Amino acid sequence: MTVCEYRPGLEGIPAAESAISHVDGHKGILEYRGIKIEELAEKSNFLETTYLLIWGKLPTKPELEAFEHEIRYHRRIKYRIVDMMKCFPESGHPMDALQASAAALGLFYSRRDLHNPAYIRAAVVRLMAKIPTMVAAFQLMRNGNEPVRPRDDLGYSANFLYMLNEREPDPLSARIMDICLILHAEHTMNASTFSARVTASTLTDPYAVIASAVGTLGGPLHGGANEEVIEMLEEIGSVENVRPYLEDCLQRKSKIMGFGHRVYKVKDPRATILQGLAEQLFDKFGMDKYYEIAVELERAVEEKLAHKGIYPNVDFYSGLLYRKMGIPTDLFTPIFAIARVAGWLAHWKEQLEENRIYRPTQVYTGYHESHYIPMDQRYS
Ligand SMILES: CC(=O)SCCNC(=O)CCNC(=O)[C@H](O)C(C)(C)COP(=O)(O)OP(=O)(O)OC[C@H]1O[C@@H](n2cnc3c(N)ncnc32)[C@H](O)[C@@H]1OP(=O)(O)O
Ligand SMILES: O=C([O-])CC(=O)C(=O)O
Repeated sequence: MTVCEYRPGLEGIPAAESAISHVDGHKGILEYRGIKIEELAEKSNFLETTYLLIWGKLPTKPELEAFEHEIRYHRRIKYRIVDMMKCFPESGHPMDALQASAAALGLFYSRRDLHNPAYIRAAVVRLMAKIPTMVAAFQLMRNGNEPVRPRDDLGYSANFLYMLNEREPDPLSARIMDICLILHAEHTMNASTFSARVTASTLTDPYAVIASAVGTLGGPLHGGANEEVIEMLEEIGSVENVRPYLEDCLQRKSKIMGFGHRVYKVKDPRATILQGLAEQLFDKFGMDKYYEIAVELERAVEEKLAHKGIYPNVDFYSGLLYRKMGIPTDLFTPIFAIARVAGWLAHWKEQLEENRIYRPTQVYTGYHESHYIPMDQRYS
């Protein structure tokens, strides 16, 4: 076995062999099972893409219909989960509520049969079906309202927006939400997917796998950046203030949220598509002044940081889109999670197929042969 040098953040170190997705960070290409993301965004829908990611092929019509039917059938959540969520503090972050609720699903479906394809499918269906319902339920309950029952006549994304806003969405918003979910569904060995695979490798249950990944996604360096982008644009406040704000960040060596990526050294292809979708929404429902600030910020960051390969990532334009749909800022990352459950489950299934527990090593930098010091001889 070759021993590798330590690389902070495991940069460049393969953590698995995977056939699920591929990124070319210099050409700005993202493929799911070999199909470019642009093609899926144009021609597919989120559940079909989910099927592709998890089962490795595009479904036939009957296969897709069966999958959609199962998802619709399992959208409701148990009263005991709703009751548990009612006890969460209203001031708590929806990502924490989602992590706790996802883990709680494991209490209700505790039989574990990881070698049985029917068990795998049932877990996939439950998690894909119930997570949007849990996100919407927390949003309504923290505002003192009862959760809305899912509607069987609505597709996946339209039903999510309906449960969130208590009204049926217009077709453009429903389709744009569906494309957003496609774009966020999977992205090779990112931090939350790595977390999912490590958890999966212990052969624990899939609800624990998803709960650990949700916890990892929420951080501001990962999926949590979409929320911070909006806060940053609000702080900038005007197009005129973009350059002074950027200069100040660069001087303080603070990161510009929604920019930079470990793998992409050009603009993230998902950011380009999301920007186009945001423009479609603004054409129909009116411009958002923060979009103009965002475009100016992208221009200014490119002038200053393109030589370091720092361009907008997936989190830069998504929040502006959700904002236009009237979605509160702290739900942006849970929406990312709703999409990414598809990728995490694909990695869970792939991990189980050739499992070996993750157990890397470390470079020990501490003492040896130290001795216990009695309390009265210790110095601060
Ligand atoms: C879904 C997602 O997870 S997409 C990423 C979402 N996260 C963000 O948008 C947060 C802001 N971005 C970042 O913090 C980083 O770019 C990350 C976390 C995405 C990638 O991190 P890493 O690959 O470890 O890059 P690292 O932080 O080492 O940065 C490399 C260099 O680029 C600079 N840099 C990276 N991102 C930024 C940024 N957003 N703003 C300013 N400078 C940046 C760093 O300061 C560093 O410069 P130096 O070499 O002169 O010290
Ligand atoms: O790949 C990464 O490191 C982060 C990312 O863009 C994602 O998870 O979508």
